[in-house]
Amino acid sequence: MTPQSLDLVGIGKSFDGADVLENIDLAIRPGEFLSLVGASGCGKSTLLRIIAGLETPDRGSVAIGGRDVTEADPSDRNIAMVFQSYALYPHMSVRQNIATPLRMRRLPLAARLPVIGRLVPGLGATRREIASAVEDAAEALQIRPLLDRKPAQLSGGQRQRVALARALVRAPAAFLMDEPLSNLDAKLRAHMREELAGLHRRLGATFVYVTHDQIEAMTMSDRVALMEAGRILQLGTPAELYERPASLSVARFIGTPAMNLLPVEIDGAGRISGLGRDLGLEAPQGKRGPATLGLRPEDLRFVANGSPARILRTEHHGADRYVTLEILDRSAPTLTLRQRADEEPIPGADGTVALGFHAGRAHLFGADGARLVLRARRQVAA
Ligand SMILES: Nc1ncnc2c1ncn2[C@@H]1O[C@H](COP(=O)(O)OP(=O)(O)OP(=O)(O)O)[C@@H](O)[C@H]1O
Repeated sequence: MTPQSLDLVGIGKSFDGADVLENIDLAIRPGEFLSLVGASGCGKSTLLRIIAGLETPDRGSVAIGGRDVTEADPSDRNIAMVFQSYALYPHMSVRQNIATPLRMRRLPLAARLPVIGRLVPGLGATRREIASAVEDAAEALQIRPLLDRKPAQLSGGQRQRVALARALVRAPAAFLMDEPLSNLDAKLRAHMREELAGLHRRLGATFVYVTHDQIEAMTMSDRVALMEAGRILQLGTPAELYERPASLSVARFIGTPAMNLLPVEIDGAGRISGLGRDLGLEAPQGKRGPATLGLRPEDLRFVANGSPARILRTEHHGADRYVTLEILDRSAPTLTLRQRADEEPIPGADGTVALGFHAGRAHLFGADGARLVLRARRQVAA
């Protein structure tokens, strides 16, 4: 199976006069694991359905492996789509479920019928090829011991793997997945994330994965396209989206716990003040007025002469601890600090603490939400 590129150019789509996708350009590389992530209703499923050919764009073009397929039927695109509902045939064994796409494609109608099918002569070689492709797909998904079971005798994760094997057996040009893990419980979801990432590495196939769960997108993907209201806000590696969010919207969406956002003011000389003091940070020349300072929870820290704050709550998360704080005497929102559980304990459970932040890792967003370059005059600000 040669991995194929997927190229979307100028895709637009509206339903009942409402724009759902606006001028989407997206070049997905051969063999890439790309996630489309965004809040419910942002258009990610519609975009995936357009790639699959299940929906027609109003504007723009779709190419698979360099071939324009904008007008092609789904069946002519050689693409496998995996949904959250696995839609396995309940009366068939796992083996038969996986074989179905190949039987449909390679065997004549009579040969697919039960009983009579076995009597159709001259198809031994085709049947052996199908059986061997089923074994290979089952091997890749590690479900060989389950081949003779019925779907009802499988767990959710096993059914998901069967659905993937059924997609895999067709050797598609790309796999499109729409929230395939959302029916699974949290633990199994985490396990299946690893499995999918492993499967992608083994196959080297192009994967396009739709999810509203940024953790899923960030943990598995080579690149993530973050969507909002029918547009791609930012396309980049998980590290780029986390470390250099292009806008306030991206900063809000990516990261758990979410980035702390503080209202600040940029004066005529570019100095940034917030929490009632000069924060020791500088904005680019010519930018002045209200702005937003973004601080990841792990970049907040307890320091000797910081802003006085009070601990509202401490949550234990195994290796990490999330501390919710309130800055005293200031109209700042509550802040979340993330600490390793083995770092020095937080002073006085209910007492006052002094809070600072890693200035070199702060983010600045202008009044329009766009990222601004930030210069720190010192390493740790308070
Ligand atoms: N066939 C349709 N007819 C009319 N409106 C539709 C149709 N399909 C989708 N929409 C609308 O288009 C918008 C985008 O839908 P889409 O399913 O692409 O979003 P999504 O980001 O995948 O959301 P979710 O995570 O909830 O599935 C939504 O407002 C939805 O109601």
